[in-house]
Amino acid sequence: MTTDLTITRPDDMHLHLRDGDMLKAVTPHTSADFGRAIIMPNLVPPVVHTEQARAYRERIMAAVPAGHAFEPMMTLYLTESTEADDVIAGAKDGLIKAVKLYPAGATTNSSSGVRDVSKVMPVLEKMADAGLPLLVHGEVTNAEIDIFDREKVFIETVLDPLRQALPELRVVMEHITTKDGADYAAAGNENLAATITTHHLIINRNHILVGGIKPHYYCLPVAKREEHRLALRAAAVSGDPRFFLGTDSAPHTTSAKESACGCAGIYSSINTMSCLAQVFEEEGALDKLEAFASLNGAAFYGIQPNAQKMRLTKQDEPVSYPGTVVVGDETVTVFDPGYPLHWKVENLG
Ligand SMILES: NC(=O)N[C@@H](CC(=O)O)C(=O)O
Ligand SMILES: [Zn+2]
Ligand SMILES: [Zn+2]
Repeated sequence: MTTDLTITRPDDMHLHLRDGDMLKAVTPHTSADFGRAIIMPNLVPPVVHTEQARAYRERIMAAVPAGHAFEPMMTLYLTESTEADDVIAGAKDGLIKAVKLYPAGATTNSSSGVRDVSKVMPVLEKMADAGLPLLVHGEVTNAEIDIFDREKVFIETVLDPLRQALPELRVVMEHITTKDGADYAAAGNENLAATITTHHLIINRNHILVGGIKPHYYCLPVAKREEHRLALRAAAVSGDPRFFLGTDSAPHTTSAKESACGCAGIYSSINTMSCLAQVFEEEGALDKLEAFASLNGAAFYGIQPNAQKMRLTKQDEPVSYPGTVVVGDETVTVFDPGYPLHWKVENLG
């Protein structure tokens, strides 16, 4: 039984750092354990222009503690008035690593998102030419579509037609939550990949709803049935290069989540690597953790794996991590996997 594992320092290919006090509070948790992260642009107002991304990157770097080797990989928020020239110039400059498509109204801070994909085709065509990835929050927003079906319907009615119209476009299906998503990604070519979150490997929809409503397990896309969680686990531990870690760690204040209309998002940056080691151990696949967390994402984005290493050691005593993080007068509640974690994380040089 493996109890000691050293892997390449991981990357988080889907992360929300927010801004202001929240940014200052949460960034050190990511920069401690991750070499790079794809930074989501859904601030208020969203990061839509290259110059906004440049300024945001500087605010992030100012929040990284001395001694942490961390590189934020910036993205732009696609709107129906995005100018292709700005996006491509940002990408050529090396600052912009991807563009994020939020269907308008699908998730937190997505009201400026895209209503009609045909309106952004000129931008997507230029991105395809430049090899710049499109990251998709893959849910339709039609009121008549059940929220548990929104990912599957998005794949059928938006994603697949888009990929057929523009096969050269590189696409990441962000935070997949269904067997349908995993199967579609696995059937794709080298232009398609999918991120999987930590929490969707651990919780199913019962965790949200059985025994009282649990707002800290509510995120979008919402966790699905157990069969979907098992399909996501199989994809994550498969070693298939199309699947890699994007925690979707998405901090909201505890009060904003424990509300009559609670926000969507789960904060997992602090304990993600301990959680993942436990998941991969349960699956008898600790040898695949490095591919999922440290190698596959870098390969998709065309960057070298991090030079540093992370050591994971299984100990008898549960590891301790804070249940909440203080942000100003508020707190952020940390993801509770529902059981003690036994894998200790050490960042090596
Ligand atoms: N995942 C979430 O539930 N929330 C994210 C937005 C997103 O990634 O869809 C957030 O910004 O809070
Ligand atoms: Zn999303
Ligand atoms: Zn997200």
